[in-house]
Amino acid sequence: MKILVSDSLSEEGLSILKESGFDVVVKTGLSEDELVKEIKGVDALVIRSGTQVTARVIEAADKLKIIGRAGVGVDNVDVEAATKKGIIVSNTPDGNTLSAAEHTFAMLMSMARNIPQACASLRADKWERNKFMGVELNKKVFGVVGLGRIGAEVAKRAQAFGMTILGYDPFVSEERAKSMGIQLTTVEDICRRADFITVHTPLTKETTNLINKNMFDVMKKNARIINCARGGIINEEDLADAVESGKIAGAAIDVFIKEPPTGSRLLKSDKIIVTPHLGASTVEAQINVAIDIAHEIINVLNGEGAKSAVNIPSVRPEVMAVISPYLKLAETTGKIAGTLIGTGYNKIELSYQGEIAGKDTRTITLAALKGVLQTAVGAGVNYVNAPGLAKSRGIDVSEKKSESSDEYSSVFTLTLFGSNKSTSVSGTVVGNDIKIIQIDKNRIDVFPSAYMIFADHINKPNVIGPCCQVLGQNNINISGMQVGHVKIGEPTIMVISVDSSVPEDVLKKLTAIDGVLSAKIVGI
Ligand SMILES: NC(=O)C1=CN([C@@H]2O[C@H](COP(=O)(O)OP(=O)(O)OC[C@H]3O[C@@H](n4cnc5c(N)ncnc54)[C@H](O)[C@@H]3O)[C@@H](O)[C@H]2O)C=CC1
Ligand SMILES: O=C(O)C(=O)COP(=O)(O)O
Repeated sequence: MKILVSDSLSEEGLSILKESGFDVVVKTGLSEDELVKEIKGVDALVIRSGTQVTARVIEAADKLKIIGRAGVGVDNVDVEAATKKGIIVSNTPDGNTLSAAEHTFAMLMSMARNIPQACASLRADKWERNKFMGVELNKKVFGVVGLGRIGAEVAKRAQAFGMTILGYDPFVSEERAKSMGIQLTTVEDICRRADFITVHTPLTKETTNLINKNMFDVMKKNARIINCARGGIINEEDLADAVESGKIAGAAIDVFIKEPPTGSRLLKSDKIIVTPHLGASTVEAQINVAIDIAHEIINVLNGEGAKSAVNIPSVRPEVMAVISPYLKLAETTGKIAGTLIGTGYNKIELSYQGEIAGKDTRTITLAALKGVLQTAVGAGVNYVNAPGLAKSRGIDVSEKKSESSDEYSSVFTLTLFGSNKSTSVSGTVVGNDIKIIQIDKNRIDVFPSAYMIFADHINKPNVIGPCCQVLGQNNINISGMQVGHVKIGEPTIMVISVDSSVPEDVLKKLTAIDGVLSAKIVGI
């Protein structure tokens, strides 16, 4: 398999990739057109912020399974297009947190004490001590917008400098903010009250232009603002206007809408200090993110789960150990139900009963959707694109949970509903094995095998024998058989485990047997 690394990556990560035995190609500085060509035949793409993975690139990808971002922000990846195509997008959420927080702090202090400007002045043989009068951080109000990993580390450091912290993050509770010593408020209130403001959100629709003219209009004259998150969170033109007109005192900017920001007004003001996207550029952070992404890529290419995907739920290893057999169960029940009902269903209902109801079932739900949809769409369905495929087909997905279960400690039931039909398959986990325990009203007891024939039939003499005969005549070995328990003359289901797939003409011969109503093959 082939891995393309299209931005610079630490040797520590590269060597892990190379040692894995995959074919590793490093090509940096590719244009979109060049990447569109290069992406053909690539199984994994490793990037930083320099590569734009556009919808065109994703469309051109024919084998791509994972886009690995050695860093945090994935705003340079069309995640929606990747998700639709079933491509995992993973990042390395922790590796550069401290470096980005430290760089923010370096920018804060450099700006407060005019260090870059004073350095340039002295180098130009000037001695301008009065020109570079600074301000202290002590007792100042610091507004932190975005209280995730980096925002929290920045706030912690600012507290040590005697600053009062105001924070805004719609996903952080009052309680959590309080435990961090941060007073939660609105962005506007931060802009009104803060002496220093810093943003640490991802760039999203909601955060684009979060700090704009209206916000600059309410800021103090001595306010100073930092962006070490993403270009575009602070509107660049409004910022340039605010600084140039003296509405605010200064800015420190590490990231730009267009990088490099050739010709940007932000590079022209003496009151704005700038760095070329250096937040994560430390030896330590680059080693961390390169190693993290290398392991993620290798795991995914080896068919193991993604640990830090941004487009599928991430599950902690200890939780994965518990739910792992349920993934197999959910996918298998999905395949069986999808095969039995065929087409014409518009609702998938998943029922978790017993202990499993108390676990993180998000990935189990994805496995179930994958199983059902594979029977309709084919092998291209995976955890990443299954929810989108269900939605685009108008299939409603619902879940029921109940922590009580009568017979088994946990039971998983998948039901497909059409306008005038439904099919329901239940199963459980025994040790690490999965067992199908019910199909519609028929109680059975089947440990799934690689191939299973599901035959609806009437419970009467001379049905099972002829079925075995047809299979034997066609050289298909039977490894097990189960029949639903009903009264003679009533319809039920027969599950025949076989060692190989069963061709369509053999299924037709089975269906032709008197008493057999249908015969379908499910491959697990
Ligand atoms: N300059 C650089 O080299 C680096 C920049 N970054 C940037 O910093 C960003 C933050 O990184 P982390 O703290 O690691 O991510 P994180 O995911 O831990 O934190 C982001 C926080 O933003 C919050 N948030 C989301 N939408 C928001 C909104 N509308 N308003 C306010 N808060 C909102 C989230 O709730 C979360 O708490 C990244 O997305 C990346 O763009 C990250 C690393 C290095
Ligand atoms: O991790 C992030 O989000 C960053 O912005 C770091 O970018 P980089 O990997 O240095 O191009």
